[in-house]
Amino acid sequence: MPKVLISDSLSPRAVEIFKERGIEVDVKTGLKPDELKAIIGGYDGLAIRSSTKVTKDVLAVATNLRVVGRAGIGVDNVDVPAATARGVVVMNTPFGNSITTAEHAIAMMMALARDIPEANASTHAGKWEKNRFMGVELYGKTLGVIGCGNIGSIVADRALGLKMKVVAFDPFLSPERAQDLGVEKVELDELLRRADFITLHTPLTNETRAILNRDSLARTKKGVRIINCARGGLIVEEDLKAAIESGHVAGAALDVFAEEPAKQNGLFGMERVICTPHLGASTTEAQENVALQVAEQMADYLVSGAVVNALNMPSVSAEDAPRLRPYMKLAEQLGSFAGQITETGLKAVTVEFEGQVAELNTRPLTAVVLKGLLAPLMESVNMVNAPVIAREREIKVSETKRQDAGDYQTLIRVIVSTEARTRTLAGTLFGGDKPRLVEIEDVPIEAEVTPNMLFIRNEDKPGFIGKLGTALGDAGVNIATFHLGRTAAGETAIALVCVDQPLGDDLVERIRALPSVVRAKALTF
Ligand SMILES: NC(=O)C1=CN([C@@H]2O[C@H](COP(=O)(O)OP(=O)(O)OC[C@H]3O[C@@H](n4cnc5c(N)ncnc54)[C@H](O)[C@@H]3O)[C@@H](O)[C@H]2O)C=CC1
Ligand SMILES: O=C(O)CCC(=O)C(=O)O
Repeated sequence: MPKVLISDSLSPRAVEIFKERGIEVDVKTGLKPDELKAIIGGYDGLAIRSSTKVTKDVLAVATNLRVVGRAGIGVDNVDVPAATARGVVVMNTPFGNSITTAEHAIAMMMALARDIPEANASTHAGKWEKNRFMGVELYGKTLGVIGCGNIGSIVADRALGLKMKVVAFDPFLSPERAQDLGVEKVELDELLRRADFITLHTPLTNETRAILNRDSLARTKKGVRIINCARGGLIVEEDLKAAIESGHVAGAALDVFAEEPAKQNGLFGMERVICTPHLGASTTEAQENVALQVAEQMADYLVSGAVVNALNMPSVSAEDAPRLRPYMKLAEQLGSFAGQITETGLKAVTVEFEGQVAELNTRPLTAVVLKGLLAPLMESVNMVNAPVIAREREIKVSETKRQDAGDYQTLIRVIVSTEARTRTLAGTLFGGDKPRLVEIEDVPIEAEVTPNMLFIRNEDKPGFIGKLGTALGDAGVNIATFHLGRTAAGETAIALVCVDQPLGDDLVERIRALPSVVRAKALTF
């Protein structure tokens, strides 16, 4: 039974869902890094929010971990490349808390415009300082949205409802989408120059880190107010502090901080700064949404192999997962076979899907082909990191699909190009779920892949099979099945022999020395 650890506070709905799906679940929040490292080895899944840091060190000891589920959006607390390298799927729950976070940004903007927190504290203190607080209207003002994705676009929509003008900077926002949203797409400089309020809604990346710094803040309109409900690292906090102190920036409302939990911060205690402790996603509705969604997604993956909202793996729907399973096996066998008979640098891999398989989501199958292909050549490769490794090694990967069936109702063909040559292997499913090889290096053959095999390429000449049988028999190797194929009489032939035990190097060498043998290789699966 798979086991999941919930290490941040999640709605109890998550626990219920895991249990309903037959998954054992422990809830242990507030763990220190060493405490997490001491227990993580016992879990298949880890469900988190933003507090748990899933570092390389944690992942290194998470020997059974298959999935990290982030009940929320930002995964900057997860070392995704390290997870990918270890074959751990990282999934998040986009959308579940978007409305809530957008509403928090709007609430922060309004609070900032009318000094609500200060006025509230003063009134509670019995001061009745009616003349101290003078706000600004939002009506007719320009809101600059940096990052106009799910949350940014909801913020824009709400701001338009407040009769603000919205300008957005987002390199990935298409002009059509901007038009649909009713926002004006502008460059960052123009946004900085024109906006009365600036709200940030990008992920924290190398490009967005410190996007508001001394230099960019100096280019903003005097009296601008800044809202950050995305990630602390987007703003250089000391530069913001200086800009507020100089009076250039009229105020800031911050839900997120460069270092969290933020118990101390240079911006704390400033009159024109409103702070909340990363509450953007904290509503009952959003927390129900993300807890339910993350538990469902993780359970689907652990129980059936379905993959949804993964950041480091192609999606597999719950419907597709059982249909893909036998093809996964076939794809891995084809990849592994190709990998074992490839001796020089890989240049390109094409995976062709023909007939029934072409109707499925084939990206996971290509990932598995790559895993099989690369596994004989390197350690620790899995279907999560194989596409990344292929990209890093500049192996060109492509897929083609043809829904019309050829000789087989369903067929996967793997074409591998190296510096020296191009090889083709193809396989099908017999009876809907039994993988079979049907073509090797252009030679038709029909064989089941078994744990120990001998692959031989030879000239099609009389007497060869007898000599091969004798060599194996003399070495005490029992032949389980023997498969032969050839392009035409007297031309290139292939022999695939399934044997009951691993073949020693000496024996393979002796077979290579037999007359007519062009190539002999022991394969293991
Ligand atoms: N305060 C809180 O509790 C919460 C904070 N968040 C934060 O909000 C962020 C945004 O969330 P979503 O809108 O759901 O993400 P999203 O992925 O839908 O939108 C992000 C947008 O930023 C844009 N972007 C990326 N790089 C950019 C760049 N260099 N300059 C300008 N725009 C850029 C993208 O094109 C995309 O449109 C998350 O990454 C997360 O860090 C999310 C939920 C709750
Ligand atoms: O889980 C939380 O409270 C934070 C949410 C968040 O920052 C996110 O979803 O990116």
